[in-house]
Amino acid sequence: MTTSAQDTILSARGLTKRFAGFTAVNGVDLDVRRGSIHALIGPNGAGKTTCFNLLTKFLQPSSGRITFNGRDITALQPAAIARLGVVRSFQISAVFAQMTVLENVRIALQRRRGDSFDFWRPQKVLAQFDDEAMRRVEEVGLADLAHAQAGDLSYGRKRALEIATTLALEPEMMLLDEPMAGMAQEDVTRISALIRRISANRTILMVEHNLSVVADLSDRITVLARGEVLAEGSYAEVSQHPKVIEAYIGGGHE
Ligand SMILES: Nc1ncnc2c1ncn2[C@@H]1O[C@H](COP(=O)(O)OP(=O)(O)OP(=O)(O)O)[C@@H](O)[C@H]1O
Repeated sequence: MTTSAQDTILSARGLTKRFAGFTAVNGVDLDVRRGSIHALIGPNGAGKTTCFNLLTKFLQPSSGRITFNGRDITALQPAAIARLGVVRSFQISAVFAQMTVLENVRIALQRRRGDSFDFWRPQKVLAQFDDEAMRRVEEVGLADLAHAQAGDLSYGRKRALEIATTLALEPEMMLLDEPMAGMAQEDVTRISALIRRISANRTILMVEHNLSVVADLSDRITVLARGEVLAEGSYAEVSQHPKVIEAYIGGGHE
């Protein structure tokens, strides 16, 4: 069975990144199916983060081509890519600790409207964003904490807030960089459920080290090692793959 072009939302061909003679990503081909949760895994230093940075154009590829919905986006700037609907999750550090949960989401909504960081607008104008901000806050399960200061939230709830600020940009595709990093099991369960919920009408590409989360959530997995694609398939397929087993158990770890 072949995948038709319409089924593919994001695709990369021959994606390559060299840093001063060192090739971090080497000829990567990737097809992300519309509506799927696709995970990028691999041992430390495999090139996962570099790949993410290339796909969102935070880094310029040395060579290769990236298309989104059939359109070549290789030459676009990150902001233009975000406007097309490919949005990378913000880091927790991007959450404003002194502001409430609702205010943080409101700022993200303003960012979508293009008047980012204009904190000095009259309260009445800002209030018009509140209804929509509240819907996003509810969507990620933080309604009870809408008026709490973001800085006081637990780590897992900060991650949920970070996802809400990303959702405010109405992404067709979300890229999540290690969403479970540093989480206690209770938060892992909660954020996994949240990712599954928000994936209902979106495509998600995530880099994640927690393999039980990857097994549980992913429709498809690409395994990278030393900058190259080692295997691709379902969790059952890639976890049986001899090269994958070798990369994880053998010399893949630094
Ligand atoms: N700006 C850079 N300059 C030079 N080398 C870099 C740069 N960024 C990444 N690298 C190298 O490229 C390789 C891939 O790094 P990358 O961070 O993409 O791997 P990763 O799979 O995300 O690893 P981890 O799981 O440890 O986060 C590493 O050897 C890293 O040292």
